[in-house]
Parts: sequence; C-alpha cells; structure tokens
Amino acid sequence: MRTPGTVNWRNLLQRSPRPNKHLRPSVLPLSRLPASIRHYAAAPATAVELAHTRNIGIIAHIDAGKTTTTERMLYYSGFTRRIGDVDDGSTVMDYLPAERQRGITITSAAITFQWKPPHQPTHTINLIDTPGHADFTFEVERSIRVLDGAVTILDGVAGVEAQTEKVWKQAGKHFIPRIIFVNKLDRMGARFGATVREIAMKLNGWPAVVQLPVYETDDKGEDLLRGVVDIIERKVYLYQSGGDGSKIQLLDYQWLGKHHPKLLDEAVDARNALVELLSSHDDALVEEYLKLGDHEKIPSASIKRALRAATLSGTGEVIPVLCGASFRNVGVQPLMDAVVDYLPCPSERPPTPVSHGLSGQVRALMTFEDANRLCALAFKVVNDPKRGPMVYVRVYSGTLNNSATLWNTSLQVKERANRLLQMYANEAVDIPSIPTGHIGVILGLKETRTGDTLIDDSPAARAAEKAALRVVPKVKTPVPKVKKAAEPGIKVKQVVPIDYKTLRLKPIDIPPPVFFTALEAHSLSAQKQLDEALAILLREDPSLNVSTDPDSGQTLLSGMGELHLEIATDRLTKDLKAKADMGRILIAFRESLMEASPTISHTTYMPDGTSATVKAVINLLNNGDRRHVPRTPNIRMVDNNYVSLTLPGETTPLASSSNTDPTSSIAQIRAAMLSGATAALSRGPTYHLPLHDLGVLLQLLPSTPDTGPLSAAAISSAARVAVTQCLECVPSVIVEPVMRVVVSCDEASLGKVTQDIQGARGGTILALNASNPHPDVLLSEDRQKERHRKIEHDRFIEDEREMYRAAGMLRYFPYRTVAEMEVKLDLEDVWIPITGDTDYGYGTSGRANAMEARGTRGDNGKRMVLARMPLTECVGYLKGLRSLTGGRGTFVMELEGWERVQNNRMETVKKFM
Ligand SMILES: Nc1nc2c(ncn2[C@@H]2O[C@H](COP(=O)(O)OP(=O)(O)OP(=O)(O)O)[C@@H](O)[C@H]2O)c(=O)[nH]1
Repeated sequence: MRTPGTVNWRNLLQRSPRPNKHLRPSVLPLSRLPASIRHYAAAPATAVELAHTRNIGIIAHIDAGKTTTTERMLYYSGFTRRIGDVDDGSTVMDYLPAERQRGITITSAAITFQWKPPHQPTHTINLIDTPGHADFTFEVERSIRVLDGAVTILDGVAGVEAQTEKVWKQAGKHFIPRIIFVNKLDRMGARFGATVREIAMKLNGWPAVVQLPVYETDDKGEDLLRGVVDIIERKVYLYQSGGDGSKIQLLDYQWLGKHHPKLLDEAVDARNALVELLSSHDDALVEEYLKLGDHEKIPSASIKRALRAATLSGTGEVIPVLCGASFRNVGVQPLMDAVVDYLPCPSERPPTPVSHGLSGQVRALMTFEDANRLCALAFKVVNDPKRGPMVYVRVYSGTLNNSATLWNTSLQVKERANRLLQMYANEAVDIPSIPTGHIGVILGLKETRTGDTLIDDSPAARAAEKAALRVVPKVKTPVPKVKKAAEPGIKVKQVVPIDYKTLRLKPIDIPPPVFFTALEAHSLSAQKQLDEALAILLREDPSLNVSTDPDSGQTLLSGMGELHLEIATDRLTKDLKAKADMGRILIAFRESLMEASPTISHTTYMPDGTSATVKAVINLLNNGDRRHVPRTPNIRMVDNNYVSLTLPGETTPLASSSNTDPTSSIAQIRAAMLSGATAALSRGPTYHLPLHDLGVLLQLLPSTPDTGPLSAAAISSAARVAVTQCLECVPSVIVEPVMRVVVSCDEASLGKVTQDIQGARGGTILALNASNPHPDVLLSEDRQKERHRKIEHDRFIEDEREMYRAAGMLRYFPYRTVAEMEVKLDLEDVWIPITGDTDYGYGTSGRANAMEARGTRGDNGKRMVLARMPLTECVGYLKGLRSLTGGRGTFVMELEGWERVQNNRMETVKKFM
C-alpha cells in the first residue's frame, strides 16, 4: 500500500469518534466505539490471533516522551480523533487528575489498539505506558512482569539517562525483548550519533541502527527534522512540516541521492554495518551472504528476520534503534511497524516459571502448547468508585471466561469474575472472555491483590487438569544425574502431579519502603473511614505499607519515596475522602544490636497447666552471611532477620490440639515459636524500631514430667520473652537506609558535586564518569559484594538450567551466566551514525565536520558520579544539586542496603525520627 507519493495514513485506517470526557472508567456501548475496537470487542475472544498480538510497554527516564509518543500511536491507529497533549493536560493515557496537574505519569495505563503494518494483517497491541519517576519503580516492575516486549524511549538531547539504565536492567531481568526510539531529535543540541554510542556504552548492547534522521535547512538556516530513512527497506519517510504526521511522502533512494547525497552514503553504510552485526548472530544470514556475495543484495526480509530473532532472545545484546520526534509527529508510524516486526507475540516468549506445593517448593515450567487450564496473574488493582475493585490480569494459559469461578491460589480463596473488561485507558468495554496471552480487567473479585495467581476452579477445568501442565520436581544442586538425551523431549520419569490449589506464578518483587509519614484521623469515626481507605490503597499499591506506632497509636504509612507518599496521601484524602492529616515525611530507620547476645532460657507456665521452655541466642548477620543461610522448614525469615528453630527430637502432641498427627503438631510448634519471635523482633529495646539483620536461634526444650504439657500459647509466649530478654541485655544501634546514587552533571560542576557528596553529605564516591562501573573501579567492599552477587547469580542459573533440561525445554532457556552475559563489546567496532547531531548536521556544517566529530565526541558533555549516600542526605538533595550545578544536575537513587549509624551522624538522624 505504501507507494511513493503522498499517503494519508488516517485514510488507511478506520477512524472513529473517541471523546475523552470522563475521568472515571466507564463502559461504552459498542455503537460508540471506534470501528476497529468494535470489531475486536464484538469478536469472540478466541478469534484474536495470538500471532497478531503484542503486549508491550513503554519504558524510559522521566520526560523522555513516553506519553507523547503513546498519544501519537493512539491517533495514528485511529483510536483518538485528535492528538492528546501532555503540556495542556489533554492526554488519554495520563487520565488521573494528579497526572494531568503535574504533567507526569503516576500509574501505568493500559490500552488496546489495532495497527496494520504494510503487507501484514492487522495486529492487536496491548500497550502499557509506565511512569518514569524513580519513586514509581514498583509500578514499572509490575508492568514489566506481564509484558512480552518493550519500547524504550530516549531523549535525543540527554542521551541514556540514569533512570533509563535502571528500567533497562529491570526489563533485562525478565528477558524482555526491547527496541529503542531516540526521540526529541527536533530539539537544538540533539545528538543521534552520540546517543547511539551511549546505548553501546551504557546499555552494553550492540546498537542495530535501522533508521537515520533526515534534516532540511529552513529559510532561517535552521535544521528541521523532516523525516527518517528506513535503511533496511531503502525508503525515506518525509513528513509534512507542521502537520499532524498523518501525511507521509514515501520516497526512494533516488530522491535521497538527489537531495541528500551524503545521507545516502551513510544509509548504505548503515545497511552494510547492520548486515555485519547480524551475521555474527545469525548463521542463516551468513549463508545467504555467501550465496549472494554482496551485502547489498541481501533482501530486506532476511535482515528483518535476523534482527527479529536476535531481539527476541531478550538478552539486549542486539538493540534495534529507531529515531524521530514524536512531539513533531515524526517517526511514530514506522515505530509502530517495528513493534510488530521486532517484538514477540505471547507464544514466542519462554515458558513461564510457576511453583506449587504448600510453601511453593516445587517449581515447574508452563508452556503455551501444553497449558490448557486458566492461569492468570493479577498485576494491578484499581478501586473505581462506581464499579469497585478492577483487577488487571495477564492470562498466561487457558481462557478466562465471564462469570468464571476462580481460585486465588495465593490467598486460598474462591472468587467470582462477574464481568470482564478490555481497557482503553480510562474507558472500558465489556468482553466475554480474555484469551491466553492477553491483558484485561476482572470486576467482582473481593479479595484478590496485586501479585496473586488466579486459576479456573470449575469442575470442567479440574477434569482437564491432567493434560494441562508439564511438571518437574525441583532438582537441587549438586545435580543428580539426569539421563542425558538430545533436545528436544527428554522424558521426565518422575512427574509430580501438580497441586493446582497452590499453583503460583512468580510473584512480583516488592522493594522495602524507606519513607513513612504519620496519618492522624480527624475524629474517632474518621479513623474507621481512614482504615477502610487505607485497605483500598494497600490493595492497589503493595509497595505501600501501613503500621501502627505502638507508643502513640498513630497510623503510619510507608512508601518508596517522598513523591510516592505525597501522591498516596493525596489519593487518600481527595479520591477516597478520608478525613486525616498527614505528618512530616520521615525515614524508616531500624534497630540492631552492637554484638551477639548471651544464651537465655525462659519457661512460661500458662494458667491452664501447660508450659514451654525456649532457649534463645541472637547473632549478628550481615548481608554476606545471609547467603549461607540454608533454606529449610526450620529456618524462616522475619523481615530482614532469620529465625532458626530447633524442635525436640520427638514431638509430644500439643495439649490444646485435638489433632494427634505429629506432622501437624510440628507445623503448629514452628508457627508458635515463629509468632513469639516475630512479636519480639517487631520493636527494638532502645529506639522501639523494627529489628534488622539478626540471626535468632530458638530451641524448644522437651517437656519433662515436672513441667506441664506443651501448648501453642505457652511456646509462643516463652519464645517472645526469651528473645526480648536477649535483645535487652546488649546495647542497640540505629540502622539507616543507604542509597546508591547516580548524579548527572556537567564537567564544570563535577568538582563541586563530588566535594559536596563526600563532605557535607557524608557519602562515598564509588566511581566517576560512569553510571555502570566495571567492578574494578569499585571499592574493595563493593567488589566483594559484586563477586558474591555474581556467584549467587550463576548458582541460580545452574539450578534453573537443570530444571529446563529435565523438562526437555532447554531450547527455551533464557538465562545466562555472568561470563556469558558480558557482551564482548569494543566501541571501535560499533557503527555510530554521524548524521543527526544537529550542530554537525547536513543542513549547516556538512559531513566533513561530522567526520571530525566522530570519535572525539563520545558523549553529550554530561558527567556521571556514582556514590553511596545515607537516605537522610538524599531528602531534598535535588534542590541542593540544582543550586550547585546551575539547575542542570539530576540524580536517581535506589536502595543499596542498610548501615549502622555512627555517632557523628546521630544528630542528623534524630532530625528524621
Ligand atoms: N521538542 C520535543 N519535545 C518533546 C518531544 N516528545 C515529548 N516532548 C516534550 O517533553 C515533555 C515530556 O513528555 P512526556 O510525554 O510527558 O514524557 P514522559 O516520558 O511520558 O514523562 P513521564 O510520564 O512524566 O515520565 C513534554 O513537555 C513534551 O511536550 C519531542 O519529540 N520533541
């Protein structure tokens, strides 16, 4: 359909009215839906071709242009009638009032639209626009967990920013295939070449440049971004200046040679470089090259196939790089084509790891082909005032039908899906079912929280159980000899029947909250309303935490950052109408011991004649020790502490228990000891803070004829008192959160910034000019940590590899050892474009200057400082940094660990308590 000449993209697609008046989700009648969506919503769910589905996310640093780009995608797909603007608060995706007021994304919005690339069928794209602010990392994490691919947007002026690296790594952890869109190339100071170099340097992957920007000089002598060259198809997309981007002139290389001869040379260069890069990853491409004998002759389809295969591995070793300026409506349609071309459909992803068994000890792999029974992950819960809780799910296997009876395996409760919705940002459409690989919303679930697994609990589903999953028992290292057989299809002899009732998809990691604030209800009746509102808020956002201060009885709300808490309390008071005041934002300190405690025994005698004697001793742990703690039923983690339980050799059934089954008695004794220890560890003896990094050894002594029989209450009480007494006989120390901070500033301010960090802020510089330092530049302590991390990582890989091998699924194995992951990347070998750096662009200075520039300018003039800083010093740091750097400095931080507060910092710390 795309022939040279003017193409009106909007005419190629069905257009539709899509007013965006409502801030609240509403279900639209089919007649009011865009034609494309109407078709989708009315079609039976199974009719949605899986191969033509993409579940993608948009991830990036704050302000890179995620929402701006998404709004264009919606417009070109025919979903919206006009382009939403972040700056005047009219976007579809940022629909919360707080988002529109602040111009930032807070909650990730899901939307479904259709896109038809040239010569391909229409594809359904489920897209999630994620927040860029570091405080909402959890929001990004839970979205990434359910995505199959991601578009990373970079600001072409700022390059690869620290938060980009963070989200890139987050996606890398889940092996999400990623493509990059270098945005904002219309801005003065945009540097496409330097950004490509940064991609190689900072994201540690080979940039596969598939487009080049086309600039033209206007009457005033300024460079204007007019379009992009598709170097694979050898086509030029020229956009109408100032238009809405729907009119594109599709031109060929003849035109390019006539108007931009130097750019043509570079485009030819780029294609050759791309073929060379892909040849080192794709044998079929090498064979094709050998047959044809010329790079130039390799067909576009073969290059695309090889690039798709390299991207789908999810390792980020080869990174397709596209470019444009979404605000100027340049380059978005080819980006949508690239989503279809290079990102996977749900069935192209590796098998999903699941676990089952009471404590999740049996792990298994679930593939698309053999999973018939419904299994879905709730990845987000939003409380809608009209409809109640809306649970966003990704269906991993089977089909979720309307009115299905579900079993929440995480909470062990039955739930009922009253209605199913397809979300279009803040609007919704009723659908009969959500098929495998799709994302949708369930209404009517009473208890399900973020991270819970849901399975179909109907009798028919149970009958279909047998054929549903292929399961292998967890194989422990050292690995028992598995009979070696050629892949695929090793016969698994010992198959543990799956326990569906406990089947769980890998839960979403929740980072510990580090900031908290006190909430004071206006009255006693307002307290009840506050509690209800908090329960709703917690179900929506599990990275928030609520506790009660034991001294003041105040309600404490803790979260990931200042902005996170500010937004949460705003939602509490404004949307959920809780009548409460918020206190100052404080830091969540913890308490630990100066040294190990002596051993203390305590006997509790209960009024009912039962008794128990528990012996306790507390050791200090540090992060290093924790790796050696074995995982057995007798060793449990309580927050950041370990509790190791020793039970008498022969267990006497508990006096209060009618159940004389010894296994169940043991479970009850463990639970009782643990509850006593947990109660004692919740509050330190001196500062009344939660205890941190302790190893508690608890031993229950056998009952003797002199003492009474055991009871759960006596055991729990004896354990609590014994641990409390241990804590009280050793001096305590405050433990504070320490952050890993990456500061970005210009060369001139570098000295001032490092001086400030090391001096006034009590921080340590770990590396200069590198945000992702090689272990060699780290301090010895960090180097040691890095080494431990690598060993842990490799151990995990071996464990996982064995499971895949035993299941006959080694071909899907996505993980790599540290050595395998270290991409041997020599910057000299990376092809860096010279066009697109506007100050050396074609319109003004020409190719000679650009050639000169290559090699000498490898960055965008920014310097990075990697430091470790106490969290107390990070509060309000942005203001200080801005004044030191003339407003240009930025920083991101993440929790690195916890450190004991030294005496010289006690005064500062007390200000935040
Ligand atoms: N000049 C120019 N400005 C752009 C471009 N894309 C986005 N912007 C502007 O950059 C700012 C941030 O854009 P957003 O789309 O909100 O960025 P975001 O990544 O969604 O930001 P968060 O959601 O807050 O993380 C807005 O003022 C946009 O108008 C572009 O291509 N060129």
